[in-house]
Amino acid sequence: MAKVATITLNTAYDLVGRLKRIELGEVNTVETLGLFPAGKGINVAKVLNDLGVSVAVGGFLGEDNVGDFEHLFQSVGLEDKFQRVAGKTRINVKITETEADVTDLNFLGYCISPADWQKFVADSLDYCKAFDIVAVCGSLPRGVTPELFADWLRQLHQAGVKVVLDSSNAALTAGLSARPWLVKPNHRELEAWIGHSLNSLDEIIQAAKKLRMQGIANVIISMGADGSLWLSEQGVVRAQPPKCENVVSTVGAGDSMVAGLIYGIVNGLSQQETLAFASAVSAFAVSQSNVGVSDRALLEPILANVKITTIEG
Ligand SMILES: Nc1ncnc2c1ncn2[C@@H]1O[C@H](COP(=O)(O)OP(=O)(O)OP(=O)(O)O)[C@@H](O)[C@H]1O
Ligand SMILES: O=P(O)(O)OC[C@@]1(O)O[C@H](CO)[C@@H](O)[C@@H]1O
Repeated sequence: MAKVATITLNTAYDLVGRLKRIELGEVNTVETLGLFPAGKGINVAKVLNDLGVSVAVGGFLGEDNVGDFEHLFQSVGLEDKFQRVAGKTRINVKITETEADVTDLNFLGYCISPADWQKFVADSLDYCKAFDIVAVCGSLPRGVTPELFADWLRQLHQAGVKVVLDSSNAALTAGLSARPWLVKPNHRELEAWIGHSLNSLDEIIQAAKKLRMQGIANVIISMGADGSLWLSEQGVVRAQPPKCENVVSTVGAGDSMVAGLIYGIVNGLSQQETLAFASAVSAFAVSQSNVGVSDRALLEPILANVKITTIEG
């Protein structure tokens, strides 16, 4: 089976909680759902690992609060390629309101020095060559500019690594110039990239086509409860998962989708089958506070109700 690694440059502890409504400027009592070692690439790796795909994980971890990450890697068997750096991994607070979306309070963590970055580039270019797919996920920590990031991605590309990129803002824009093999922006990230709002499915498809014209083989646009689109040389496919009625936390839905896509690709599923599977994994993700698939059987009823439509091709 193809070998997979994920890279998280800006890891995080996710403090996840729930309350009816946030009252700004007041004391809010929050039902705590958990404190999880996370960050986008780690979430992707956890889901893939649950699905039976062995994964290596790399990027940066702050040496001051590394404990729960090391415990996670050992307990589930993720190959640890993380570079420890001075300082703390950040804490991100995720609050789900009963009648609203998730509010993210993403704090700052470690700062990467030029020497840290140089070491990371040399080491990662070396170990990434041993992997068929490398998923590069999440934002950039302080000290890593979009230019440095894009330059590193270009070197990965030149080394023949298939890069899956899931990032946002300046990192996404810079990363796209390195022509990753697959990207998965959400609807909002696509709007930010194109510079205006996209108010219909057709407008989203036209913008995604422009992204593909940058030389990106696979463009997947996730649209929350409205599902997703996959544009490739084979055409345009849409997936609509059954709407999850009891949303606990949408944190990690996108990461679960990336994991589902990689699962389908490494297992040789068709584009339609892969998107349907990724939709089921991501729809399942919103029904829980943490990221992962504890029991594969739970995906089956969701998968059976994913609607796949071929729009072009
Ligand atoms: N309420 C929901 N019901 C069913 N499926 C959902 C729901 N919300 C999200 N999904 C599934 O999760 C996928 C990814 O969601 P979304 O577009 O919100 O990703 P994202 O914004 O990248 O997520 P993240 O919060 O992890 O950054 C969707 O394409 C869909 O398949
Ligand atoms: O700041 P980034 O790297 O874009 O996002 C980080 C993050 O919000 O992404 C994951 C959910 O997708 C969380 O585990 C984590 O806190």
